[in-house]
Amino acid sequence: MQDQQEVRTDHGERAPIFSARDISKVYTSGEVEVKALAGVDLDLFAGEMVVLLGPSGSGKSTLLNIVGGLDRASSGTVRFRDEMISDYPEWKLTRYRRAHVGFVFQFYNLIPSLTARENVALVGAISKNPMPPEEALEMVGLKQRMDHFPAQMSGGEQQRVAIARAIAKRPEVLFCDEPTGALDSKTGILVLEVLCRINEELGATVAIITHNADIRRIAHRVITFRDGKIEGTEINQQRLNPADIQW
Ligand SMILES: Nc1ncnc2c1ncn2[C@@H]1O[C@H](COP(=O)(O)OP(=O)(O)OP(=O)(O)O)[C@@H](O)[C@H]1O
Repeated sequence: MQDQQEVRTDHGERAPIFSARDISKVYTSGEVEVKALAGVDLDLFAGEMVVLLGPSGSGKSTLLNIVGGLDRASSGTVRFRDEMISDYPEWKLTRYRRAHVGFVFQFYNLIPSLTARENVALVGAISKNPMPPEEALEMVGLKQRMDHFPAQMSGGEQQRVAIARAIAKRPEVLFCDEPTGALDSKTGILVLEVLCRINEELGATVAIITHNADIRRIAHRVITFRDGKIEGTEINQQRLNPADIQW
């Protein structure tokens, strides 16, 4: 088993909310098998900000998709609090994802014919206790742009709408796969500032997948991947604000 270090976040909580054990994932297409993950253990703690680093193809997205309930492992277990979600049937996994997990991807996947407010409001329709869209958009600094359509916004603004949509259901965890991958550094920093704010003010666990090693400085904890395995975990004794990272 790989070394899993505990981290004390600003919220002082120490219990892992996720525990994945011995996760392997093999993709098969025709006669070709790709081993995306080879026996990975991962703990994610309540209220922490984690950066997952590693070269392309090292298994970062595959692991977060499995922990987030978007995909299933070939073997291994995933526990969310007291629930073994890797045993869940499909309908229960969907319910878990809907209630607890927010996703942010490199491309924003907004509906072009809806305004920012309407894009965020869609989530309200499938959540138990959603944030009003206005509150979610205010949190990402877009209160003034609520009635604008995606085409009227920059890439960074569209990404912030996508983040507002992800947080509107008040998720306990936000999984972000290359959230700044399509953005220039100045805009990317604004997006990272929003993610830090969500971590601090909502207490949500935030996990960010990136290729950009400079982003590691904003995390409580950095997990490095190589060839389908976790190569190492380090705790940042001194975190940086996104505006202070060199990029
Ligand atoms: N649906 C799929 N079918 C077949 N192979 C896949 C599939 N998804 C991922 N893979 C393979 O699994 C391996 C791990 O991919 P994954 O996307 O998890 O890596 P990653 O570290 O997130 O890479 P990147 O940073 O480029 O997104 C790669 O070799 C990839 O080609």
